[in-house]
Amino acid sequence: MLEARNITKSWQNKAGSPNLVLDHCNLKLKQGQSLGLMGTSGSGKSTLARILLGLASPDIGKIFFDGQPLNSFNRKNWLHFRRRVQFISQSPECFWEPRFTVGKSLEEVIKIHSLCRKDEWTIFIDKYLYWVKIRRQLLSRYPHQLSGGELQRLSICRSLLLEPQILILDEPVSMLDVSVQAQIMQLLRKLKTEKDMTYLFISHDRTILQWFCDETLNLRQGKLFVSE
Ligand SMILES: Nc1ncnc2c1ncn2[C@@H]1O[C@H](COP(=O)(O)OP(=O)(O)OP(=O)(O)O)[C@@H](O)[C@H]1O
Repeated sequence: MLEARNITKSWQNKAGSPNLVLDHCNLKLKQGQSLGLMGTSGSGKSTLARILLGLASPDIGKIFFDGQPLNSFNRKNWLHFRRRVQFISQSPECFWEPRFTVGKSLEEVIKIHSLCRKDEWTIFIDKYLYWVKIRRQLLSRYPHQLSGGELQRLSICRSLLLEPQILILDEPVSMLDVSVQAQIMQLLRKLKTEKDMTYLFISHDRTILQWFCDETLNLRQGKLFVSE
């Protein structure tokens, strides 16, 4: 499905010299798998996620989606990829338009991707609200009027509208309190079993990764190792 081959990436540090973050990294995300990615702060986890999502370019190496390299994608391929591979971050508030109610933002996604007819919007959204256990009344609120847990559920809901195959989750529960963390983790687990979702789950929390993932990779000094 999604594969990173030989990915090498340096960022420039403040002095202008290269800081090697990823050093010939390989990973393969298979259908239905939950792959964990751990590493200390600054080890390059988010950089790898951004490269997998096509949001940053590697210096060396390629990302393949269903066998096709991202750097050969045309507009249609990108549109398909953006629907199939969704990203959930640790700061959901950054991914919502602050001037729109969350309901309007969800409708925008439906409009942009022509997911259903206008007279079907309500029923379409309700189907996914049910999955994430959010009441319709909350849709009239603005992002800042929702709790972190509610907004993260709505971020998952917004991704689900597109029926993705892969969710790349970058520390999705690290900003939430423990009881809300547990609810979101249960929701993600339910999606895995009932929708056969594939995950790349980035976290520094070994316990969460052991509970959630089939396999975990550890990023250390730019290299990926299979974690015990
Ligand atoms: N756009 C950028 N420009 C320059 N340096 C960057 C850029 N993005 C990341 N870096 C640097 O690359 C290194 C890896 O950062 P990255 O955010 O990928 O690590 P991380 O493992 O996700 O960290 P954390 O767990 O703290 O989120 C850090 O030293 C960071 O400062």
